[in-house]
Amino acid sequence: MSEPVKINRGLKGVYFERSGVSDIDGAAGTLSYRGYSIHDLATKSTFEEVSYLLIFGELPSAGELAGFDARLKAARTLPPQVHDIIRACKDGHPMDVLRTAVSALAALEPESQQVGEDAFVANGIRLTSQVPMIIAAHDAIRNGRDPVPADPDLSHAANWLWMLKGEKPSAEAARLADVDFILHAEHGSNASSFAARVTIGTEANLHGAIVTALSTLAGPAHGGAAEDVMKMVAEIGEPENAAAYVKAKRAAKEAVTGFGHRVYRKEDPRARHMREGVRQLGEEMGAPEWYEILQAVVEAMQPYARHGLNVNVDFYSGVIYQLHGIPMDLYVPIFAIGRMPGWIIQCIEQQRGNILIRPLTLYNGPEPRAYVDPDRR
Ligand SMILES: CC(=O)SCCNC(=O)CCNC(=O)[C@H](O)C(C)(C)COP(=O)(O)OP(=O)(O)OC[C@H]1O[C@@H](n2cnc3c(N)ncnc32)[C@H](O)[C@@H]1OP(=O)(O)O
Ligand SMILES: O=C([O-])CC(=O)C(=O)O
Repeated sequence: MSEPVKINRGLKGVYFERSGVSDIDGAAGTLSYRGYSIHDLATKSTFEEVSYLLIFGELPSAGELAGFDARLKAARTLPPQVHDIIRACKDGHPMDVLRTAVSALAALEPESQQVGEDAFVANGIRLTSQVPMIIAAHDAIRNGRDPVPADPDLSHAANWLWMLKGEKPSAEAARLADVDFILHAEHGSNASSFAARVTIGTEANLHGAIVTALSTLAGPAHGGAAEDVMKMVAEIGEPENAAAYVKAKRAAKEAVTGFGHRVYRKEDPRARHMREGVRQLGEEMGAPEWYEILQAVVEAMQPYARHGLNVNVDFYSGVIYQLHGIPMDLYVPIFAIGRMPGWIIQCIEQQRGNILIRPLTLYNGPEPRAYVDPDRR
């Protein structure tokens, strides 16, 4: 008798490639990008610097950073047809509109068809700047306003808030958005980055892979969690209701959103920065109740923490966006803004010594049988 085939459903625990980008230790609850702790990067760096680090492998010198920043700023343009496309589907979910607009860019900008490392870097830098422009332009258009033009004097994070709101953000708001982007920038072989790699494995172009990644990020088990956490907080309403909410969810064997992770068995190391952001912002804005509800949910989930069920990065991020007055359906697109450098470098890594990604499914359907003509079925 032949050995039974071992099936790794969901590819749990399977290594399919090597990567020099981020190191996640799920047991210890640590994360680093290119060897630098996420805690140092979140407190000392900027999204531009982290993007450079991820894409080129080293922290930039002052001149390298200035050059990279200039490339990002020069790329803050959209072909006018993209606004027409956004207008045509303005009532859709922003994630669907974003994905459609990125797909349109592949058709509108001929250079997006090029493959190879230099092309991926150039196209990736362009898309990194265009993705926030698309999201902000859609939000303006659906609210009957004209899109706000990008401001070349602002950082990536500050320019995003400027385009979204049409007013210059405070230094604190811009920094919080910057930290959010840093924390979301890269996370190994998560579902959306893996999906992007599968696309590149067929020798497709970067824009195609980013469309794949956006589709995959949108689901509630991945990037959609922040939106669901906000809905959960609204449903709970008061901290004293949290325990009953958790009890009911557990009894129904339903996931408590914002908890759990495929890799982490300790708390997701990114969560602490977001937690601190919610606490501070809530106090500053005279709205501490959001933080209190979240902490009441954490308290109610304590019995499960010892089984490795802890908060993930998106448990706190939704409330930060809510406190900033950002509509709930923009939470996943905001994740996409941050994840751009991660997707780009994963695609670059994949196309170095590329290999088609094509695992097997073990057939468990009917035995061979004869075709039956339609009139005899
Ligand atoms: C940025 C990100 O993508 S982070 C993830 C964002 N997603 C969420 O917050 C949604 C809620 N969480 C989940 O659905 C899951 O935790 C996932 C999809 C993220 C990971 O799922 P898996 O890898 O299958 O989790 P894992 O194998 O560790 O599950 C272990 C057990 O914990 C349970 N579990 C996992 N997450 C949760 C949760 N949030 N609430 C309750 N139970 C959970 C599983 O049902 C499983 O129970 P079982 O052994 O009785 O079947
Ligand atoms: O790694 C994962 O599975 C999901 C995640 O946390 C991320 O993409 O940031």
